[in-house]
Order: sequence, then structure tokens, then C-alpha cells
Amino acid sequence: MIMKIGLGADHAGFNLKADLIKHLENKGYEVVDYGTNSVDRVDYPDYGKKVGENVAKHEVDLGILICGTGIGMSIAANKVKGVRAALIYDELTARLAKEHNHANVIAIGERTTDTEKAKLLVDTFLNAHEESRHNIRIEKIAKIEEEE
Ligand SMILES: O=C(CO)[C@H](O)[C@H](O)[C@H](O)COP(=O)(O)O
Repeated sequence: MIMKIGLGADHAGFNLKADLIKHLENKGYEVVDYGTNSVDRVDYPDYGKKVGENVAKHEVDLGILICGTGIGMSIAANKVKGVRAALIYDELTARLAKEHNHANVIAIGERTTDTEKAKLLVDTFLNAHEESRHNIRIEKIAKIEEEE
């Protein structure tokens, strides 16, 4: 089955989002663009929430969020129950976000990561596999949500 990936960005991530959408479509992924649709100033929590909710509802298999640094987007998306959003900034964090943290959302900074590197990080994340030895930790994260 073709993997469906939801992307969201604020104004500071709009251009990188467009580049990543083209990259993912060229690779055969189904892409859902949750905005924003221009470089007009918007608020990143609106897009972090939107993508996070669609990942949590399984409308898409994975989410990719882009803002200036990726930090705000990862904070916002992690407020949605069921989301494990990881800020990735090099090949190691891209790979371990999948292997160790079973991330279902990744966040990248357009102001901190150039386009070619961002494509490499996304590919690294997508090609990595969740390691089952970390299941107990993922379950403990889910339990924190139940305690709220
Ligand atoms: O990086 C971000 C949050 O972590 C966002 O892109 C913010 O919008 C950015 O930090 C500030 O953007 P602005 O263009 O200076 O308003």
C-alpha cells in the first residue's frame, strides 16, 4: 500500500514544504498538504495541531512539519494525544527518531536545514524501521497521556 504523508508548515517553512512535497511525490508517496499556502505570516501551532490530529486519526500514516527551526512545530504536535513528534537535524537523529522513538511526526527547520539535507533526512527517516526493543518505552509514553 502506498504510504500517505501529511505535510504542514508556517510561513518560515513554506518553501521547504513545497520542495519536500515535490521530492516525496517523485518518489511515489501520496502527499496531503495541510498548508500554509504562502509566505504570509501565520502561527505554527495551528499547523502542528492540524497535522498531528490527522496522524492521530490515521488519516495519514506520517506527518512532516516545517517551521523556522522545527522546534515550535514539534512542541505543538506533541500536545496531540498519540503523536510522537521528533525534531530531526542530522542523519543520526533522522534514523533514531524512527528506530528508537517510533516517531510518527518529524519536524525540520527551514532556517536551519538546507533543501538537499532536508530531503536526505526525510529519506533516512522513511527508510528506517521501528525497533521492537523500544516498545516498552513507547508504551510508557502512551501511559503518560492516560494519566493527564
Ligand atoms: O521556528 C518557528 C517556531 O519554532 C517558527 O517558524 C516561528 O514562526 C519563528 O520562530 C518566528 O518566525 P517569524 O518569521 O520571525 O515571525
